[in-house]
Amino acid sequence: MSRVIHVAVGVVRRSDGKILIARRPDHLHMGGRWEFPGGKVESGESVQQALTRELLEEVAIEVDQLQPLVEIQHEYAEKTVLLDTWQVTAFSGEAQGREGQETAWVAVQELNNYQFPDANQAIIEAIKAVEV
Ligand SMILES: Nc1nc2c([nH]c(=O)n2[C@H]2C[C@H](O)[C@@H](COP(=O)(O)OP(=O)(O)OP(=O)(O)O)O2)c(=O)[nH]1
Ligand SMILES: [Mg+2]
Repeated sequence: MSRVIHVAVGVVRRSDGKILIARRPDHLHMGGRWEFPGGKVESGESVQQALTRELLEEVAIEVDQLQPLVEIQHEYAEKTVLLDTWQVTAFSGEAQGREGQETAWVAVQELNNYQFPDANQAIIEAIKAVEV
């Protein structure tokens, strides 16, 4: 029916095991909920390029190394997204919400205390399943 929106999503893991999350601005789709930073893949871009660009733009993280984690396709009432999710295994920079978003570093076991978009439950399961 409708086209699928390809979204590059980053699971940034710090050396202490905590993961970076950010709160989506209120005016956006799923506004107010927490997310793993990322955004839409633009035409002509690879998903890795998109993720590298989005993490720098949104949270000032410079990606050095990526590896694929999971792909989740989810139909919201408004749109269908493909969350192409990657682990950021090496990075530099201090995370900050460059678009005014709140950010937090959260232990894997505590991710369930935050409200994410519905599609993210499958990402959280994949994070828990990964050997660190
Ligand atoms: N980045 C991100 N998007 C998510 C997550 N979970 C989830 O359902 N989404 C959805 C919400 C949006 O519909 C879509 C991502 O779009 P976005 O708003 O981040 O895209 P973008 O950064 O390119 O934003 P814009 O330039 O279009 O404003 O994917 C998540 O964990 N991270
Ligand atoms: Mg985004």
